Amino acid sequence: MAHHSPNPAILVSFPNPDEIVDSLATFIIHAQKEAVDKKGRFTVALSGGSLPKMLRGLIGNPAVKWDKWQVFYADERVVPLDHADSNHLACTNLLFSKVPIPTENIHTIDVSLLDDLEELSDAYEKELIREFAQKDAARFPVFDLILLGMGPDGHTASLFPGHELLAEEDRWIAYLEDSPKPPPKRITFTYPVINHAARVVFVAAGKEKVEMLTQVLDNPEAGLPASRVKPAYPGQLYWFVDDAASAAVQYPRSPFKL
Ligand SMILES: O=C1O[C@H](COP(=O)(O)O)[C@@H](O)[C@H](O)[C@H]1O
Repeated sequence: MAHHSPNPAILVSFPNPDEIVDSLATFIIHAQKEAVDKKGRFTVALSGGSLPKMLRGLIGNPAVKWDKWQVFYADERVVPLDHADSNHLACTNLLFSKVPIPTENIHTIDVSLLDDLEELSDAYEKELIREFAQKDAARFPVFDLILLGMGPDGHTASLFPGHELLAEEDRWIAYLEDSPKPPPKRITFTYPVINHAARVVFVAAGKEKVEMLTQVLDNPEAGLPASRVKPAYPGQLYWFVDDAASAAVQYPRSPFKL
């Protein structure tokens, strides 16, 4: 069997965050159309932090088929769903409360299990298995799209520099109780899940990201968590950033295209 190395990342730098928002919406709708035409559903994973507000270009857009979306969280903080730290709350406030998505299409953590991280992460893994395993019969789920952010320390989802979870090869969902960024208790997609997706998009904007973005793209050998995102062929990784974040980056930029 021919062995393909991962496709190189495509870096697109936009003049400002509003232009990221518009192109990201166009990109997501294109990915949705391709997935829905092929299999009648669109599986997408979202992040918290600065990502949810970058999805505002989807609001009011008639091309979005919300009833076809199956939404998971690439990571989630182990807190009640109405807690200020919840990634689901951020996505709800900034997106889901403003669009007609059926609530059963949004896969949240089971809040009856907040006191038992192992059970909670197993239950979330089962939630993914229900969506993917029978239909795709694959070892790992193949998300149509995973949207990620990059923290100022180079973390992504809840995969932090130097953490033992960076080496996880088996589980789909892992938990941690020692996140260096509060809150400490979280669950996260593992690399095998992220790196089996059809498309992964990092979204990063602002001059606060410039050093870390330069490090992650120009010095991937350092092995920061965001540099370890390398979707297996034929998957494709994209970076949608603004010129403030990419100001010092040497990695070649590409024009935005679908
Ligand atoms: O803690 C988290 O941080 C990352 C990055 O956040 P950002 O505000 O720097 O974009 C985020 O992607 C992740 O979902 C979240 O739990």
